[in-house]
Amino acid sequence: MTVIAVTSGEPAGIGPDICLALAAKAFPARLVVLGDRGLLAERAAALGVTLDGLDIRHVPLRGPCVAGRLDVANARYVLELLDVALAGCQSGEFAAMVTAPLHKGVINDAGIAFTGHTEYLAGKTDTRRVVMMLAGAGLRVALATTHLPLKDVAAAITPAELETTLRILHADLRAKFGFARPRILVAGLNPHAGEGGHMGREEIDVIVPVLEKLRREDMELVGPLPADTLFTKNVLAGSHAQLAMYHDQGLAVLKYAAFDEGINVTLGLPIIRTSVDHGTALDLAGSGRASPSSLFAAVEAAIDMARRSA
Ligand SMILES: NC(=O)c1ccc[n+]([C@@H]2O[C@H](COP(=O)([O-])OP(=O)(O)OC[C@H]3O[C@@H](n4cnc5c(N)ncnc54)[C@H](O)[C@@H]3O)[C@@H](O)[C@H]2O)c1
Ligand SMILES: N[C@H](C(=O)O)[C@H](O)COP(=O)(O)O
Repeated sequence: MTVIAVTSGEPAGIGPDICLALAAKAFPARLVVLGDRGLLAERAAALGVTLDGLDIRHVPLRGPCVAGRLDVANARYVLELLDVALAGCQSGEFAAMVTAPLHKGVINDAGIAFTGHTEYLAGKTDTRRVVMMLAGAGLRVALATTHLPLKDVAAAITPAELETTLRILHADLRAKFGFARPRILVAGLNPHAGEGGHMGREEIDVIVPVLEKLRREDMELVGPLPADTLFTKNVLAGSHAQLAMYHDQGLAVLKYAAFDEGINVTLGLPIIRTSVDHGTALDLAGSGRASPSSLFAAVEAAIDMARRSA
């Protein structure tokens, strides 16, 4: 049977709450929830649910935990959940890992440089380049750059990086999603995709040459398109994925359209990793108001991908 690891994430956030909800739903796989058993039992009591039916791999907290209150003492615990899941994926114990949200800020406050699961897992698997993609409501929004300050975005979009991003996206749309000939829409960086060079030259100097090169390899790439209209119905028609140049150019649209049912997938990794499309929602931890739908969708997507790659 397919076995999937689910990391319960930041203990003060809604990760434990939504993991508890997994017990009430049937999945065509065995799910192993990684987390502190006492924490999960405490949260279950607060929510009026039981641990029955939840397969828990105990990883001990490093410090006490109060719902809604971050504590740097548990930063190492959060990373240990990832390490245990990753080791299980690498050994073959797990077919995939699904991650509940963690809090990037508190991990950095603990003195550990950290930008996200995506970059962490790339580093831990010695993968030079991965691609973040969020999917939901029929969209598959991949990002040319991820967690970096806006002022650094333009410099990070080099021909080599963009080419690699498109190659990974194209390959994984085929391998992990089963699209034989993916049609990818590519956004420009600047307003109106640069307005012919009058509002920025990245389209002319970087994006167009990369698209032309890859089209010669028969990739179906459309763009660079003005990002403000890329996500309109007519432009989207027939596309399998959309490449945004930076985090909020693509994810604001995706989360508007699909928050609560969207998933996050790391493309280009040697293992399968999916995640929720939301954060730690500290305001909702222990309240019973956190929706587990995105986690359910992430688990289902991981199972699908595991089957496809088996
Ligand atoms: N996959 C991840 O690990 C992941 C993803 C996104 C953000 N984050 C991190 O989460 C932290 C908080 O981020 P944020 O405040 O920007 O975003 P957030 O998603 O935690 O919260 C945004 C809003 O959405 C609500 N919300 C979030 N998830 C919900 C759910 N499942 N059900 C109902 N309502 C929900 C919250 O209450 C809040 O009002 C940050 O440290 C961020 O980096 C982690
Ligand atoms: N960029 C993601 C989002 O906004 O949903 C999120 O921060 C999670 O990223 P990682 O999967 O790299 O932690």
